[in-house]
Amino acid sequence: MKQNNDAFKSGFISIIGRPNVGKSTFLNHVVGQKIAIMSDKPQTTRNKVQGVVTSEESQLIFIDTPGIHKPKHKLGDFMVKTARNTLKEVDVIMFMVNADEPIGRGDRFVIDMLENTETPVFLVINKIDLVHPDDLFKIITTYTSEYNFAEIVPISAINGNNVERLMETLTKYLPEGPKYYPDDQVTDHPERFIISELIREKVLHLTREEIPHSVAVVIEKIDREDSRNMVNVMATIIVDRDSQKGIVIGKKGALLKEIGTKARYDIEMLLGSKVFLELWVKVQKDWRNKPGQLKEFGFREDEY
Ligand SMILES: Nc1nc2c(ncn2[C@@H]2O[C@H](COP(=O)(O)OP(=O)(O)OP(=O)(O)O)[C@@H](O)[C@H]2O)c(=O)[nH]1
Repeated sequence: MKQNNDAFKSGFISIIGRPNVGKSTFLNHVVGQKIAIMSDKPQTTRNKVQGVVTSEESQLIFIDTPGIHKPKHKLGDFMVKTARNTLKEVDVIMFMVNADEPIGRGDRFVIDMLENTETPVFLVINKIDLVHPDDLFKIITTYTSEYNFAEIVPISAINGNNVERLMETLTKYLPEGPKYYPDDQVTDHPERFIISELIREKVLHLTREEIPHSVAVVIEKIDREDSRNMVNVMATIIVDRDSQKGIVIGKKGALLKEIGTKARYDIEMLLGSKVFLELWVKVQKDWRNKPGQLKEFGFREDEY
């Protein structure tokens, strides 16, 4: 009987790794559009963001799990539970590490989590542009002595080096399956969530160390005016303390204005229309430890 070698392959790939290893950079590279938040501050990715890469032969659906770390408060517990549940449901796990940093407690925490999974785990060593090729062997030996990885792939997500090979290898591990998403769809997240992440990213970039990653952005409304190809967005930036409110607003509102201008530009690119963005800043003390508020800010409990 004739074998069908051309069968369409599809499946789910979970990206895990400690904060800042480059998960969002990788996703944005393969998806070719800015969908996951990128920042040089750790733990900026808090919800699952799926990137979908479709070709003639395959569809790879990436799940960007929150930066894994030891839980310190309720939000942390949620994040770890999400990651753990995700691991059981996917076809491949991509454990991403930073070539430029020694293996640390964060990596061992992830390795412990992988201990009882039957899903194949790829060791993806990112940021190889930052190390000498001779050091790569040492890095590989260190990690492989801790876990039996299905594949080891060094990449540089920032310039795309070896990413193509990684995609090919991932595809080999996927089962035959349907096209879950239409060709042109790169993410199944509602625009609302992406817009809030774009605004949050600007707050984090422009405030540097003063504002912790606990800042949240709630989209109050999105109104389309089709006749003018215009979208009105109203959003509130939620901070923990009064002092942070002052920082985000800045002198005579200068910083908030800059956050708004930069976020508006990105939202316009995303939606393909003119955007009027109205931003508010609100203090809500200790919101991270209140489950009701976590839900309000978009952390759905059924996902955890
Ligand atoms: N030199 C170099 N830098 C990289 C590479 N990939 C990512 N980075 C940088 O590493 C930093 C963190 O990247 P992100 O993509 O935000 O990391 P992340 O893992 O998604 O972070 P969390 O959202 O905190 O989990 C950013 O400053 C990136 O520009 C790479 O291949 N080479």
